[in-house]
Amino acid sequence: MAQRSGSGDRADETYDYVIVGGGTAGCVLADRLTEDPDVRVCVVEGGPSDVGDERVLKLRNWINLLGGELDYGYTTTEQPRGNSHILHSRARVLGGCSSHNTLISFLPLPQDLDEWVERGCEGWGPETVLPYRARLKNEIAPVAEQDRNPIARDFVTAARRALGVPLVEDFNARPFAEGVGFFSLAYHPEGNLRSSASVAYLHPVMDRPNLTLKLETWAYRVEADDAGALTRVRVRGKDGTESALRAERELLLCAGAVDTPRLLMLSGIGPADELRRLGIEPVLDLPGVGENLLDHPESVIVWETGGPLPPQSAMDSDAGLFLRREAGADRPDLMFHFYQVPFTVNTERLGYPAPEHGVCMTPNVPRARSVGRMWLTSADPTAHPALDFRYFTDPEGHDERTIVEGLKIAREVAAADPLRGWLRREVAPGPSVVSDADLSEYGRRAAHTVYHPAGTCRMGAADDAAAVVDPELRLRGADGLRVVDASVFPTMPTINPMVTVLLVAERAADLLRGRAGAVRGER
Ligand SMILES: Cc1cc2nc3c(=O)[nH]c(=O)nc-3n(C[C@H](O)[C@H](O)[C@H](O)COP(=O)(O)OP(=O)(O)OC[C@H]3O[C@@H](n4cnc5c(N)ncnc54)[C@H](O)[C@@H]3O)c2cc1C
Repeated sequence: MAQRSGSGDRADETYDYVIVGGGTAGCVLADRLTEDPDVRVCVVEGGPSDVGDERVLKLRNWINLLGGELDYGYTTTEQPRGNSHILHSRARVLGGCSSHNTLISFLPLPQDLDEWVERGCEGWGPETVLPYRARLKNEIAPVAEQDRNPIARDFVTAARRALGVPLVEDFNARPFAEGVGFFSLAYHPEGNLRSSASVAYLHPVMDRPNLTLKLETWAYRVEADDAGALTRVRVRGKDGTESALRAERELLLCAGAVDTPRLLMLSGIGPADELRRLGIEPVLDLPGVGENLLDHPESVIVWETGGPLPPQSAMDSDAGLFLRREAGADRPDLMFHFYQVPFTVNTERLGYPAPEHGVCMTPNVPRARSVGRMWLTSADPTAHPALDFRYFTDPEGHDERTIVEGLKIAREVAAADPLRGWLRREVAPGPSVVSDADLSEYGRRAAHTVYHPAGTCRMGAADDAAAVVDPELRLRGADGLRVVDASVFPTMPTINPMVTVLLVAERAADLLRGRAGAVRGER
């Protein structure tokens, strides 16, 4: 379906839309835009297909993908107040991180979206965004009964008893300020199969003649077309062949919160002085590119269990807890995942033993106040960018305090029946670590990510010079290019962000098609 343009734009392959990144957002756009048979779409995806790949499609295998051949494996810069050894996994496969992740699926809380509007993102309020849930093609439901491990059920009961929080049967039924229960997941319990963005959106439509998928193809530079619009992209195929693709309508960057700003900066779009210092000729001075690096930091507390645990599981971290420490607050400010396996990658490095059988809780900062940034280390497109999350550096100490209080609250839950009966001993940090200072030191050194980087091409009002895209997701100061992925988040939603990315992509598809808003009940 592609055409070769014979004009001044050299022999580019042309499409109506070129999507860079066949990940979470990219799969949604590819499906929605090719619903119109007259619209030609090309998806450039750095990784291979997930079709038939059991390693990817089996949800419970997620942990074995970390650090493997389907992981770009980014690292962080030195984190003086945190953990400098975190591996920031980012998926290199069709479906992107929705093919790699644990598929915990939360709608954003209305207040999270109100905050986006307060930050100048007109049109992104809850009344506009949340109705798009009816459009989502992923199968999303609370963890199936047959996958509920008895120890996770007992964690839920113990948290209710110890903390007086309500049981939540379905976290997506209504907004919540606190509660404990099994998560909702995007999966098919029979067979433990993913309902990722690629499975739900792309697999059913891969044979559309107006859809071209270029797999294992890497986009390394965005360029202007003859009219000056940023609609060309240079790509390198698996065999090293280089070519240029051009979008006759728009180029859509969906490469994720690390790779979208990276590609922009490699193309001369970003903080001009910094780019110049690396020998990259600035094309557009956008100081906000790579700023506002957000994440959900968390720590971990590990217990050894009396023996092996029963086998029931969807993906080994199936239940969780939300708390508001501030009385009357309308959103949680502390979250926990309960792992029914010992997640000891960070504690082992600190010298703690790894129990053969164990569980852990991971106190998590839902709206961290420490904000980081990322930048290029070289003009070489293969060099990894520097990611500086600046973990635990907020001047009020909010993030650090959340972890300290979280570790104490985790112990309260562990001491409550019926969870208590399963646990033999606390392995990390161990019962002797009790003072706030010691808990902080341990909690920050053992801290981890839940792999939620966002915000690095943040959306903002048209007159917000630090914003990268406007509320229609168009790159500031240029024509022809939009960003649609987690990098446009102005602030981090309280909850795990994948569904928010899907909703952003659904709304972006409507913006591109000139439609006003979601139709309730439509799929
Ligand atoms: C291990 C892990 C667990 C997680 N667990 C959860 C969870 O349970 N729930 C939740 O809500 N969130 C979770 N997340 C986060 C969530 O998955 C992401 O926030 C979300 O999927 C990001 O979507 P995206 O579209 O922004 O980027 P991605 O889904 O990462 O898509 C980017 C795509 O672009 C491709 N790409 C990048 N650069 C280029 C290039 N230059 N050329 C061509 N292709 C390129 C990549 O290969 C990738 O396919 C997790 C993430 C990870 C890694």
